[in-house]
Parts: sequence; C-alpha cells; structure tokens
Amino acid sequence: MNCDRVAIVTRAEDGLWLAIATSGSVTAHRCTDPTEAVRILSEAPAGATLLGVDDAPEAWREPCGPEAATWPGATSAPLLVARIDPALLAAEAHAFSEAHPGTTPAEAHARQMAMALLALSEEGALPDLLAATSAPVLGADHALDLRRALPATLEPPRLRDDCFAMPQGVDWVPVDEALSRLRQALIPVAGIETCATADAGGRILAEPCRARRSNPPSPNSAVDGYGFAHAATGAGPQRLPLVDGRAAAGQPYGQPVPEGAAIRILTGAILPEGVDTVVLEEDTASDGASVVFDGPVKPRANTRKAGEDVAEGDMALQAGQRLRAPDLALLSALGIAEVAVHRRLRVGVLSTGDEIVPSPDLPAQPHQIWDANRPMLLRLAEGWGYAPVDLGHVGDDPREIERRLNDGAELADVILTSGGASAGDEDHVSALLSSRGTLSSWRIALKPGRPLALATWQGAPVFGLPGNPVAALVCALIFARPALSLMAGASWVEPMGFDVPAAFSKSKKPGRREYLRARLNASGAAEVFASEGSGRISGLSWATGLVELSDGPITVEPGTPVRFLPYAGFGI
Ligand SMILES: Nc1nc2c(c(=O)[nH]1)N[C@H]1C(S)=C(S)[C@@H](COP(=O)(O)OP(=O)(O)OC[C@H]3O[C@@H](n4cnc5c(N)ncnc54)[C@H](O)[C@@H]3O)O[C@H]1N2
Ligand code: MOO
Repeated sequence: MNCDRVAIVTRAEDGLWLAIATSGSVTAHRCTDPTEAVRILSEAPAGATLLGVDDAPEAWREPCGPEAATWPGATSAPLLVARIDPALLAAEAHAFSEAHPGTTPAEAHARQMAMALLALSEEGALPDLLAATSAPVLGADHALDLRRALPATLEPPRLRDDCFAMPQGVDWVPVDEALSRLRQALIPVAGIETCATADAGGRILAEPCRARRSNPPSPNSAVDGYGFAHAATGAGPQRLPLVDGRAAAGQPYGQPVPEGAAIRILTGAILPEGVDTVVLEEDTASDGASVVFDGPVKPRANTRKAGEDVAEGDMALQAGQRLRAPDLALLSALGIAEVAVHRRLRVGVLSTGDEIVPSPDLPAQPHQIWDANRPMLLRLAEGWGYAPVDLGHVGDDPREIERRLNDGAELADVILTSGGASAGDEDHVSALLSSRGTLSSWRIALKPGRPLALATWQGAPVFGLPGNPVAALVCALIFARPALSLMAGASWVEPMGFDVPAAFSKSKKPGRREYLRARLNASGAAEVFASEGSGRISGLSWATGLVELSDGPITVEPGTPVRFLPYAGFGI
C-alpha cells in the first residue's frame, strides 16, 4: 500500500516519541505509553497509516483496535503496524539532533524514519518494499533507499576541479611561515666527537678551526723561471749570470744569491735569500751560464708571500661548516690533523601502508606496490652526511606504527615517515601523531605536499611525509633538508636557485606555492615534466631540479623568468 501518513514510535528512557509525517509536515509528540501514542494518532486527520514501532507489532494490536493489521503478515490496512529497525538512519538522526539542539536522539530518529518512509510512499515505492522484504523488520533491506529518500542535510563543498581547494574553515600556513616556525622550533641535537681530518668529509665542524701555520709557510715562486733581486734590474734587455744549482719545490737552495745574479727556480720553491722577483721561463733565453730577458720586470713578480693565503692563527673554518672536499684541502694545508665534529645525525626512515611491499626482491600482488619512498629517503639522508636508520615498513596498523615510532625515537634523532599523513580512514600516522604525539595542525599551502605532518614523538621530531613519492621528495627537500641541517649542527640552509627562462606555459592560482619537476634544455630554459601527478615517479628521475612558483597568482609563458632549484643545490 501507499499511505497518507507514516507514524514512527521510538523508545526513549522516559517514554516514547511519536513522529507523524504527512505530506509537507512532520510533528513529534512525547507520550508515556502506546495507548497515548495511538490516541494522539487518532486525533489527527486519518488516512491510510503506516505505524512503525521498534518492538513487536503484536504488542500494539490491542491499543490500535480491530482496524489495525500487522506487517509482515499483512501489507495493507487502514493502520498497518510494522516493526522497524532502530539502527536505520542513525547517522541522519544524529545529524538532525546536532542541527536541532534540544531534540533527543529518539525524537530525531522517529522524525527521520517517518519522513523517509513517507517519501518512499509518495514515490510509489512502499508497496514493493512491503511486499519484497523478507526480514521481519521493515527497512532492514532498504537502508540505502531510505537514506536516499531523505532530503540532503549535508551541504557538499562547492565542487572545484582543484585538488587543492582549501577545506572551509582551515587556515593554510604559507610555506615561508611554516619554515620559519620549524626553524624556531628546532635545535642542534648531535653531540661532539673528534675525527681525523682525512675521514671528516661530510661531517659538520663543532668547533672553529684556526691555522696552525701560515699558508704558504714561506715566500716561494709561483712559476718556473729565474729568480733574482729586483733592485739590480732595470728597463730594456737584461743579462744576469746564473749561480750553480737551482731552487725547486721541496729542494731549497739554502744559500744567498748575490745581487746582480740569477738562479734557476721552479714553481713552489722557497725564494732563496737575495731573491725577491721571478721572471717567467717563457720570457727568457738561457745558455745555462746566464739568462736574458726584457726589462722592466715588476718587483716581486711571480712570487707568493708567506701567509698570503692564510696567516698562522687565522680562523680557517667556522663551527657549523659541513666539510666538503675543498675544506679537507684547507684543513690539511693548515696542519690540522683532527677536528671536532658533530656526531652524525641519525635519521630514521619508516614507510607505512598496507599496499607497500618493502623490497623489490619480494613478489608484489596487483594490489601491492614496491616501496619507493624508503630507499629514496634513506639515500637522501646518507648523501647529506647523516646516518640513515632503516626503520622498515609497517602496514596500516596503529599499534604497529606506534611501536615503530617508539623504536624510531630511540634509534634515531629524527624520523621521516611516508604515507598516512593526510586525514583519511587509513591515515594512521597523522592520527597517531595528533593523539599521542604533538602534531601541530599545520596545513601548508604547498603543492605537492599539502598533507605534510610536522610533529614530535617522544621528543623526536617527526616529518610525516605524504605517501605520494613526488610529494615525499618535495617535502623532504624543502622542509626536512634545512631542518635536519640545523639539528645536525650546521646552519639552516636555503635552497639554491636561479632565474631561467621558462620553456613552458602555466597559469597558477594564488594561495599556495608550487614545485614542478623540471630540467634545463639545451638553451638553458626550464622545461617541466608533462604531468603534475604526484605519483609519477618517472618525472622525479627525468628532472634535474624543481621550478618554484611563488605563492601568488602567476602566468608563465615561454620566456617568463622562473626560479630553477637544481637537484645539485639540494645535495642530490
Ligand atoms: N580526500 C583527500 N584525499 C587526499 C588528499 C586530500 O587532501 N584529501 N590529499 C592527497 C595528497 S595531495 C596526497 S600527497 C596524498 C597523501 O596521502 P598520505 O600521506 O596519507 O599517503 P597515502 O594515502 O598513504 O599514500 C598516498 C599514495 O602514495 C602511495 N605510497 C605511499 N607510500 C609509498 C611508498 N613508500 N612508495 C611508493 N608509493 C607510496 C600510496 O600507495 C598512495 O597511492 O593523499 C591524497 N589524497
Ligand atoms: O600534492 Mo599531494 O601532496 O601531492 O599528491
């Protein structure tokens, strides 16, 4: 039957709620017992009525009188009593009571069920529902029909074809502000140890280094040629007799050279006493007994003063310096055999996700993928001079993730996780970091990498990197790199970049900073990877750097200057 009205009775702690839905309106009444409910129902204008109750319909026979029939035995009567499932439309009932303060859950449920069943009746769908249902409870097989029949109570966000549309009410932190907060929150954590200079490449100086000796230690010749006292020479052709012997690097002459004479001298040789100037071999002629050349020659030409590079006691390198190959050259030249360096920062790397197979050695089912982020992040840490700590892979199991984070906080100074960073059902990393760690509710106006979660776990900073490998790399380069640098005892580092002409077109909306995978073409212009999809790992490999598009609106045409941040500037 289709009915003119639907009445639903639900049980509350202190009695019953009766909701009566007729075309265009729903009323609700508190009653003490079924008799009162039926009396209220009979006072309202009658018509074919479906009465839904949440206990056995037989219990309602007596109060309802002889006109009533019970479903599922009957499917039509002036008053048809049916048992309804009180769990149906629970979410809608909850939403209704939230939206209407003062409405109890029982009343809300009665109202929503009455409305939904009446709507189905008005659609003509009720007879089928009554006839076809095998369950003794009305609606149990039709939960979705009931749900659909209700008018929408939720307003969907306005659909924009923009995965970065900002959710309503969320404050987005610009990248620079997030970076500056991060910078203020972190301190160096790595202790100090002594290390042989020869082994100190990549380490970070914990104390300044001063020159033990000047470089060069003595005045010496910068070229192969002939040395003499400048005072004895002048303009025009010069001819100086040669002393026997020569001065070579590592083989000092050891005696004075008389004024007016010259000595054969090689590059790096200490200037003998009496020699202050050297003429380049190519500008001379010699028969072995004397040397001739055209004057004048500048005083002290082709010579190097003692300490002209670094004087003894001078500051050679500052604390915080990350020792590169040239720094090892300098330290060694200054006689510094050992340096105080920071212990290597231990960087824990953990991958999360049920779909992840930890190693390409292992078979992967179609629903599984091999872990791309962990090898990438471990190598980044190693390349930056830190001690990578492989915390492995863990499925989407909050307890296991918690256990690994505990391990990580013990074994590492800082933890990089990937996956589970946003706010979905399986995003356990961010959920754990919010409930048990100290996740700051930052939402960073960044693409890719919006779901980056920055938190601490048992005192260890955690970078909850997004699972998408492109986002994971961008967040690691832009956020983790400077932060790790500071924690390791070096300074905060800004990415190195320079402006180049674009070889692409793009129109960018304001409100977020974007990083595009890019490389320079033969004419030095930046071309970008064909797709911005954040799972396109091939683009990471294709690129030699990133193009950074600043926070505001930008229209890029071929030739527009854009900022290119080469991978090399990130130390990769
Ligand atoms: N409703 C929304 N969905 C998504 C949003 C959003 O704001 N609202 N953000 C999207 C963006 S942007 C990103 S990035 C991802 C980040 O999500 P999670 O950090 O929670 O990461 P997962 O969901 O676990 O994984 C995302 C993606 O990456 C793959 N993945 C994960 N780990 C690895 C790994 N180690 N190696 C290779 N690939 C990995 C994973 O299978 C997923 O495909 O969320 C979007 N969704
Ligand atoms: O932009 Mo998410 O951070 O890329 O895929």
